[in-house]
Amino acid sequence: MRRDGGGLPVTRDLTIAEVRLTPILVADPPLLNTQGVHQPYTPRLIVEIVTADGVTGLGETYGDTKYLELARPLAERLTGRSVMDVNGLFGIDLAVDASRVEGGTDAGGLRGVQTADKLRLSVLSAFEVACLDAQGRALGLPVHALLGGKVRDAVEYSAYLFYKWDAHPAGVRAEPDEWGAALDPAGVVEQARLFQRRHGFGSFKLKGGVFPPEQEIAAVRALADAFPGHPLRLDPNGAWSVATSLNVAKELGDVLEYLEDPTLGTPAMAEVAAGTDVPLATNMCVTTFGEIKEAFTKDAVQVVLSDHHYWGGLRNTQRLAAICAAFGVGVSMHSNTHLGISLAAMTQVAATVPGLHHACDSHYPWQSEDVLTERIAFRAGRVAVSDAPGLGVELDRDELARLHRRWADDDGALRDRDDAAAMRVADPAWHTPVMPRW
Ligand SMILES: O=C([O-])C(=O)C[C@H](O)[C@@H](O)C(=O)[O-]
Ligand SMILES: [Mg+2]
Repeated sequence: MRRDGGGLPVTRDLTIAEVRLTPILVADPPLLNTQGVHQPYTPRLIVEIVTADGVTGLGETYGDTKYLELARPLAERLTGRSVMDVNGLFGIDLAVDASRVEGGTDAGGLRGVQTADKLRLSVLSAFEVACLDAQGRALGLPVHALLGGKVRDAVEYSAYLFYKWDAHPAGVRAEPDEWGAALDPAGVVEQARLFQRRHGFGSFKLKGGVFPPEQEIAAVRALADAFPGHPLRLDPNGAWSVATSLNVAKELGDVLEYLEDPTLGTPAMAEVAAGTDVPLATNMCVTTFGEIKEAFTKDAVQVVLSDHHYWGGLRNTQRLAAICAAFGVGVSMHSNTHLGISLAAMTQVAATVPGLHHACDSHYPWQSEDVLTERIAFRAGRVAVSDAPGLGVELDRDELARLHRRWADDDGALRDRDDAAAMRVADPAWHTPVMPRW
């Protein structure tokens, strides 16, 4: 890249010359949720957008087949456009195969409604992030500067605790992990201590909906005893009835920062909200702009967990945060399995959101593999906001190639996330639970 006298990059041609899409499979530990268990490897898609001057911007999103099917034609249509034309990017007409959104909910029911537009936004978001990264690298500016500037120097994340097996079922090809099992209150507390020791996290979220509520109440109580005064959350992904949700809220009201998606759907969430002072958070009943009006007018949720992947990028995340602020609803961030490119993007946008009063979720500590030359570090549970150009991360091409080979070698069994299928390996009788489960 050319540089001016002061060492700043001089890039004049911001035309997109090439778009590279690399599907990969990354190791994932046996984390339990109400749908089943995580597969030993999970699909992600890495997007590289290269300008005529040779600047490369990075993005990352879901790698399942339905996302790849949309990403490929989109990539073909980008050559010749400018990386500056992000509004134009969102105007590109992408035909979504209707059969891909049948069945109603996303990721087996963990991420709310599934619509053609949400699918489209989930793909576009990775391209938006890659364009912003390329812009920043070309202009010598961090992404947060392109989004209006940071209002904080570090973003706080919470420890994302999971009930977990020691290892994936015997005979299943998998990478070992160093976390051990967590299947009871003592195991959950031990996992939380590891999170604190390794990354300094000060707030804790337990993924629930795995065991009957009494057991999960006991686990949260054990966390409250072990970490007095620390913010705690419990998220059963909608596995409880309204009555059960209200009971859990009563039992844990004195220690919970919020209860996340205790029950399914805005009307039921509104009923729970009306019966408790414990704030309710969601990444299931408000996951699209169209769902906001009903949820906010019914006062069904007090905190919306944004996720730039399916809300449609970093600028839509800012728009969501502004709407939440206008209605007096809190905002924070949801996460499922992601790598460092997405953590960098989450951190850059979170740095620009005023009124972010809850630590964000991130699965990143669970991922032993990444496609970056240097892993992003949590210090005191926080990620420092990079001021380097773009997202401030570099791609490790060897690692990208290795994880892509794993994807290419897979017979298709792991290319689409299916937690229920992964559970059936251990328990052939397992079926996706009917909700409410309790
Ligand atoms: O509600 C949530 O926070 C999630 O759905 C996050 C993840 O999808 C998590 O539950 C998982 O991956 O098992
Ligand atoms: Mg959740």
